[in-house]
Amino acid sequence: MHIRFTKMQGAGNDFVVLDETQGRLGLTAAQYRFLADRHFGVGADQILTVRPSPADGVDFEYVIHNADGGEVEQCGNGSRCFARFVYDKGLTDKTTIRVQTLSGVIAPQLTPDGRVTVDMGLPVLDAPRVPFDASGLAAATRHRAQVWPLALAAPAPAQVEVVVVSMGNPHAVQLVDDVDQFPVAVVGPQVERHVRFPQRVNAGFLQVQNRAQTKLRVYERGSGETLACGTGACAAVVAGIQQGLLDARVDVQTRGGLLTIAWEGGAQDHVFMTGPATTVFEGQIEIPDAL
Ligand SMILES: N[C@H](CCC[C@H](N)C(=O)O)C(=O)O
Repeated sequence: MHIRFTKMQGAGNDFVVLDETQGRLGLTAAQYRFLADRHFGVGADQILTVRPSPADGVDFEYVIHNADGGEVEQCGNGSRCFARFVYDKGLTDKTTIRVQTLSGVIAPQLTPDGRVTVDMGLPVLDAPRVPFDASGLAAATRHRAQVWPLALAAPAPAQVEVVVVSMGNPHAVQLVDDVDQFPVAVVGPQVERHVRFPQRVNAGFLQVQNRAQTKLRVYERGSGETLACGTGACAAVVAGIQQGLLDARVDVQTRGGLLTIAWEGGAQDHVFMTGPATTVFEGQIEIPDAL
């Protein structure tokens, strides 16, 4: 199958963007994996697909597949690139669009300075933190932002504690003293696949520099460590605010660039993420039918 694609990146988190507004390509998980493969395909952390509006009140459907071919609920950096793509391709003349994802509707807005601000939706935070009940995890983190202290008995190097937050997709955030020195390649996959997370989880490692500045690395579910993770930045700031360590507007320095996250901390307050969205190149590729 011969297809056209657009390569994009948001703070170094990179994507293959597919336009299915004129019809479905019908790709398989193996074909998504092929597109994401950095040696045999195009190479990307996620594959983003644009589909026509599925319902009144939303402008497009936004579909996300990780590099491992699995479909997931949300991708924050991808949402900024999604908005840039549909506007630059003339698929809409709106600068604020509403897109339907598996985890609900989000609203990216193209801003005059060339960045994109996204209303990432309402993290539903339940009652004050309660002792973590692993049996409830699968039910609780699919659609809610839940914050629990969670002591993970990670095999070597040591007992770690993570804060579990969902932004539609699941995140386990660990506070570390020096994110650049932390063994993310070792601990990240252990957290991602820990038995406590039946859907697996995105493992975030947050260094708090002051109440408005942080550094973050994320070992992403289904993609490995990426240069930035938008929902991971949202989840990390929510966790930091819940722990009383951060103010309502926080700069998150990632290895691929700067994201700014704002959240007032109330149960009715949405999380807002601002960051870059760049088109890298347009391309075409032949995808093998049998993979
Ligand atoms: N790996 C994530 C999806 C992509 C999230 C990330 N790229 C972002 O910018 O939010 C997951 O499995 O939930």
